[in-house]
Amino acid sequence: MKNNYRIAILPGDGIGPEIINQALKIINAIKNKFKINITTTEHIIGGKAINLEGSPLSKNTIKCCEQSDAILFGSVGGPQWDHLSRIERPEYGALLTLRKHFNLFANLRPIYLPNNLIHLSPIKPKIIPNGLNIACVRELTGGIYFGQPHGQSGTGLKEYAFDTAIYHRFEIERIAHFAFKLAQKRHKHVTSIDKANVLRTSMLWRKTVSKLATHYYPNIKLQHLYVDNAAMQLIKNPSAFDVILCPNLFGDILSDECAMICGSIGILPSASLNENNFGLYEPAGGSAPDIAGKNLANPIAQILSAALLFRYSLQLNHIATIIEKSVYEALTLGYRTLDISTKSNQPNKIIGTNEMGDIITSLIYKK
Ligand SMILES: NC(=O)C1=CN([C@@H]2O[C@H](COP(=O)(O)OP(=O)(O)OC[C@H]3O[C@@H](n4cnc5c(N)ncnc54)[C@H](O)[C@@H]3O)[C@@H](O)[C@H]2O)C=CC1
Ligand SMILES: CC(C)CC(=O)C(=O)O
Ligand SMILES: [Mg+2]
Repeated sequence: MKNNYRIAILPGDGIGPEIINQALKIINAIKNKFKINITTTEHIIGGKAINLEGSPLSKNTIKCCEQSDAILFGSVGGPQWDHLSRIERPEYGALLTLRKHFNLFANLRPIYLPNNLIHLSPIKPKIIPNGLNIACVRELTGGIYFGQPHGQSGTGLKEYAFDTAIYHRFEIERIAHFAFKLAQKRHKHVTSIDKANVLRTSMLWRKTVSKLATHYYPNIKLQHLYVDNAAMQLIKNPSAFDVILCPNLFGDILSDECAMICGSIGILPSASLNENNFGLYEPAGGSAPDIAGKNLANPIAQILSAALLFRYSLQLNHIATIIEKSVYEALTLGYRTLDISTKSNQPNKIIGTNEMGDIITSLIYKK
């Protein structure tokens, strides 16, 4: 087993630095307790890098990421940079560029709520009596976020803008293989999301996914849902889902919905992977400028993203499990950041970002 790992840390903007600090506490605890040699190198990115270096993602930062086993990413963007052009903004210039550069086509967002914590969900307990366990698989390097051409022109009322949604069959096949393989290890049920009653890309998506299922995965139950219906079914009966397979845009939207079904965007982690298990790990939510710098942000999505990093890029599944168990233990003990505080009669100790990081760290030391 390898015992020397390198992680590039990219805190970014808004709540990024404060939640990354909590994940760093966890990584240090893992280093100390399990004597694993992990080197972390920190780099500015996003709006902060625009302010200090003139660009959201420097060549040096890309090089350091290339020399690492994985990237732990906070979040980027904020109102200060919203006036910039698409390519100059932190979201495209840093995050989408990194996703493309490392070919991180598979975005996994595990939607998990154990049955002792169902009161965190805004959904009625009788609808999710056993909690939730859904894997959201989102295509991450294609579709309308990357399609060419895109642009803006004209003036006055004739001013217009356009984006291109494009999917190649190879892009659909590789993400569908990822989703079907995952379903093989779970409940063997894939729900593929599209808008094939209107969109050409969705028609190709549905045809390609269906063919792949018939040829390679006859034991998997495949269901197709239009995205509008899927948004509704997720509220009506989320337990009916096992693996959700989505194009880029629909996955972006539905995964925020799934996060809220579990209680908050602040607890949903994500892994963005390429075919070599190199990955960028980040919370599903954004830089939350409204709560940044106030010790209010929930660090759990960032900490669970670090757990995914140990599982998928460092291949240290037992460490990932220890982190995840410590997180759910803290929640079971009643510790809550404001976003997940409830009025139920369950234990409810409201704490800040730093305190949540400290409590989860102390639970790791007790393992
Ligand atoms: N991966 C990334 O870096 C992403 C960046 N963004 C950027 O973030 C900025 C804000 O975007 P929004 O649409 O407002 O989405 P957002 O996810 O940042 O915030 C939406 C709401 O969720 C709350 N929230 C988010 N994370 C939280 C956490 N960890 N704990 C507690 N509450 C949390 C926020 O306070 C806010 O009320 C924008 O500049 C956007 O482009 C948005 C999504 C992803
Ligand atoms: C910049 C956005 C595309 C990021 C986002 O919302 C996401 O990946 O969920
Ligand atoms: Mg999003």
